Amino acid sequence: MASIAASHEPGLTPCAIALADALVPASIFAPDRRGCEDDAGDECFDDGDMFNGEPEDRPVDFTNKLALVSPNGEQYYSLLRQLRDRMEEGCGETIYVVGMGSDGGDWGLDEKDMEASVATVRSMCQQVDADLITLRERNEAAGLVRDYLIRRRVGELDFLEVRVAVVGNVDAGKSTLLGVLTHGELDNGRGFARQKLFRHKHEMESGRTSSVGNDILGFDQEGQVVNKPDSHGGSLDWTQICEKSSKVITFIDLAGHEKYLKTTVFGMTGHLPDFCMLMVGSNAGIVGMTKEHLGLALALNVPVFVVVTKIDMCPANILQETLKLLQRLLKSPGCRKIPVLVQNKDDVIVTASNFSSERMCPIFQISNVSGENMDLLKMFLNLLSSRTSYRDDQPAEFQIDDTYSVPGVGTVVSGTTLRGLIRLNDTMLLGPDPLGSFIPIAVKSIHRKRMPVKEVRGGQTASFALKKIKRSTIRKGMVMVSPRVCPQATWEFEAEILVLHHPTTISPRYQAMVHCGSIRQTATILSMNRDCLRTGDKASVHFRFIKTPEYLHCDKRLVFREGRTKAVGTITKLLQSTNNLPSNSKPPQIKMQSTKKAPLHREDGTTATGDDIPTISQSAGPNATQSPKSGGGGRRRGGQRHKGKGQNSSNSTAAPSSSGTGGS
Ligand SMILES: Nc1nc2c(ncn2[C@@H]2O[C@H](COP(=O)(O)OP(=O)(O)OP(=O)(O)O)[C@@H](O)[C@H]2O)c(=O)[nH]1
Repeated sequence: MASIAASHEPGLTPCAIALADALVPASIFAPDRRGCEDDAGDECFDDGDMFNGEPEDRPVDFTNKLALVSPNGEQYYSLLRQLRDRMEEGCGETIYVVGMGSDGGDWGLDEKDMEASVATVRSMCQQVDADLITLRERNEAAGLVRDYLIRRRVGELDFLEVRVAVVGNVDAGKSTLLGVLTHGELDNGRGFARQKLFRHKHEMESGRTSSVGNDILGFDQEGQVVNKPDSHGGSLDWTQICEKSSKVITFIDLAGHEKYLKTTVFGMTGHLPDFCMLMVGSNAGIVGMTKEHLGLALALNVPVFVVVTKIDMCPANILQETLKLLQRLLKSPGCRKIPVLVQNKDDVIVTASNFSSERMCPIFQISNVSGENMDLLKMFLNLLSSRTSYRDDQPAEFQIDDTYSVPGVGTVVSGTTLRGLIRLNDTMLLGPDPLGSFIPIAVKSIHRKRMPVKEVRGGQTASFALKKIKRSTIRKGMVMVSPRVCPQATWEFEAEILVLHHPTTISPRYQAMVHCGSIRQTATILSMNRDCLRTGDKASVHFRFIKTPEYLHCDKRLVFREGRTKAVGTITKLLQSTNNLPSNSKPPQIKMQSTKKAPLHREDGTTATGDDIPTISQSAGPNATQSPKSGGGGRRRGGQRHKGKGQNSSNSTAAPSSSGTGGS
């Protein structure tokens, strides 16, 4: 049978639950032999569609392992439709298993049937313009079973995009792992690999990440890494990586230190990660911000996988202790995850196929120094599918998470396309401004991962050069939407919130920072359906932004925090929309910043991460000068600037003492 592994819900199999008392082997997530439920199994035949106009009387049995051997016209059409649906669900790819039915029969096909089945799958791949990539072949009781990756073919300027937020306590090895993955060179245990990523002077000195960094890892059709660092400076040519890749993983490298928590929260909410990679140093264990970061991912419904590092230097008993504590944490009532140890390629395929279920939590044990299990992690990353599906016919929405001034280009905004399609020269509505208005704006160039493109779609990050607009009038949290949206800005909204932690009680007039998408603004609690709130309480709360109205949607997740106080929730109602600024509110102000400063200068005073930023050579013609690169030979990460003025109170910009030594 053509079983599509991704269709099985791992968290619900009784076998899985019984085994959840221990770190379970990934194999328990393989589809149940006895089960007959294939969620696509009841594909309809009731719409009267016929293949080649010939009526057919035998519907395809998706649970039968022989379904692909010699399907008739209508059966083929149904299989094709099922494949299309799966590809759409997986944003252009799916894992397809041949020879494994769930109809009670023994798994496996003889060679002849396997050949015939594969020919059918190959022909379907042609129909959907996809590649068929063999993942594994194994012998089961009745013969062969093969797992394939079916991935949509992409043009030279296109690639599938998956965003992975990298979190974990200081020194867990986040930057080191990203250095090893993206530059292909192992670490020396003393910070060698991470040097390739640090861009801020103070980061070089202290070894600590302070900003949201972006690093990319490209995979070709065969699942091989395409990153080829420059042999001199070690920098990576993003355009080259994207051109050679069928899939690009963007790592959102978030700070581990508590003082950068605000940046970490912004990275998790504003950069829309598909998945979260929680890093744990095996020797240090579950310490510091580990639980905080895990809680954040859970609150935002981002599926988490764990990477336990430094296994080369960790005594076996300490490693076991760390794994035990990790397992206990993941299974605790607050998490309700099923921890699964990934130990071989079979485990990778099974966990990757079932990962989007959110309940499973794969655990990798790796060494950045010896490279142990790095191949498993890479294979897993290549098999992850984006969770943001898009439809071109939806009106476009783009959320801004950064702004830049690029000499010779002008104002550039970067962020994520939430839905729809944005094309070069489209006119979008940019806003809301402090009065809640949106202004028409023309898109004069588009970059995806620093590569000029003609369009971007939902789920893709991009940057746009905008015509006739000053950077100082744009702030993070603003959006660009299609005029079809008729956007409205909102001062007040209602949300269902859960208080994760507060030392005392929260009552009306309490103020804290609301993070919602790339919006980051203080809001006041005007009222709620309880007198006060303590840790663990749930309530419906009426909020009001203190500075400017924002563009919000119902059902969006938010994080509400101030110091150690943290609440999470979902917006349920938009209450006061503009343009009716309440009479008692002061006219909101936006900080004006010089646009004549350094090149690639950001809204918050830092220099650009360079993700998606049009380079002058690409965008401004031959007379333009290249923006200076920050030290270390690359443009991936933003140069953190010490602020002259006490503006914006952003933790992310608080530069640590340059004498700090943490991290090595
Ligand atoms: N022996 C060994 N050392 C490692 C491994 N991974 C990282 N290290 C070392 O651990 C130290 C900390 O690694 P980082 O990558 O800076 O840790 P981080 O999690 O990025 O820290 P922040 O950026 O501050 O959040 C460095 O000296 C690395 O060389 C590993 O697998 N084995």
